[in-house]
Amino acid sequence: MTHIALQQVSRRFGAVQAVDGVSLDFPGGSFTALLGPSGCGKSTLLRLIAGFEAPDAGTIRFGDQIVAEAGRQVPPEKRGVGIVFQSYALWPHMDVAGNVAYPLKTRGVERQAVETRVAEVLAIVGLEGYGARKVDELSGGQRQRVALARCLVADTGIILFDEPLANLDMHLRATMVDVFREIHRRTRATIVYVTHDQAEALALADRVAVLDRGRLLQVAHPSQVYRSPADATVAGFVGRGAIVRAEVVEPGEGMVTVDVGRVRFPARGDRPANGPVRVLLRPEGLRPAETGLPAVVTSTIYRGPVHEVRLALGTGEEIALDASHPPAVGERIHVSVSDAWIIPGV
Ligand SMILES: Nc1ncnc2c1ncn2[C@@H]1O[C@H](COP(=O)(O)OP(=O)(O)OP(=O)(O)O)[C@@H](O)[C@H]1O
Repeated sequence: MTHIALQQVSRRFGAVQAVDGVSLDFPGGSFTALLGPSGCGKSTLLRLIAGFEAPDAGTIRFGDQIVAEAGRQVPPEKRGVGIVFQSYALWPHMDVAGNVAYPLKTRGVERQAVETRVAEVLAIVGLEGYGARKVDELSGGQRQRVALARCLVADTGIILFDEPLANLDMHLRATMVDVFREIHRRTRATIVYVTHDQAEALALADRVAVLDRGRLLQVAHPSQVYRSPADATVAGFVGRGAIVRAEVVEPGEGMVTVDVGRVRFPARGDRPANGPVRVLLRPEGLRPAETGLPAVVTSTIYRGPVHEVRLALGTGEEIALDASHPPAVGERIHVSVSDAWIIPGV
């Protein structure tokens, strides 16, 4: 359980500011997903924590120890960090047990202890009895489990994952979610998990940190990032939903009343005064009703088990809701709003 603290960390590559003044705490034993579009700086941030990159500015601490600051770096092998990459980086000529045991053997751990520990971690990743198998006889999912086991065997207080499921198909990715949960439960390590897959981030982590162009936009519990995104970029990146213009007509703290085309509904958020805002409308907060926002059905898509119904408002803005029986394209309906979130800022 090692607390990681990043303070104003920056890293530039030529003209690209890959990480831009990021301050972020990873409490001991937390499971944080670093989420963001390709090129937002997720991997660079992970590599800075691992020690493969040095910050141009800022400080990285593990507990009380400074592991990186401008001009001073603790090398990766001295940081006590386990890492699993997208490419499994296994030794093809060794069997599974040999690969998993490798970090212990290099430390001179005695044979019986190695065998016991290898069997233990193979069980955690669901590969009991696979020790004598050759790595090149294994599927992609099994190879990634071997890489996880090799990382676990060293029993580090910090584990870093860089898109570990990116090479696996959708079905396998889903089954691996349980393996990661089990790893977290058993080790209580501080886990940092890089992904560009928002569903994976929401399912796995107890905190999600959203990055864009090297900057940290929000760090919060997955449900908070989903329900109350810090800005329009986070709202657009996490989950489905539309952002529409609205007018605050009854200010408040926590809950206010907004007006969209003379239809009023409550929205979550803080607004001390009347005025223009933008509200996030997620599909599950909308449904067809007798009264509400007038809208025209522009298209429907079957998403199993529901149909996504896309609608145009009078302003030309588009919203979407899910329905088990889709209305016809061109039909005029009303939409009631049971949940809306005011995007902070303007
Ligand atoms: N060694 C490097 N040399 C030059 N530019 C780099 C280097 N590493 C990263 N970059 C640049 O820094 C930016 C952030 O890269 P990074 O790999 O951290 O992003 P990412 O969010 O992990 O993206 P992806 O999901 O595509 O891996 C990108 O513009 C990338 O091209």
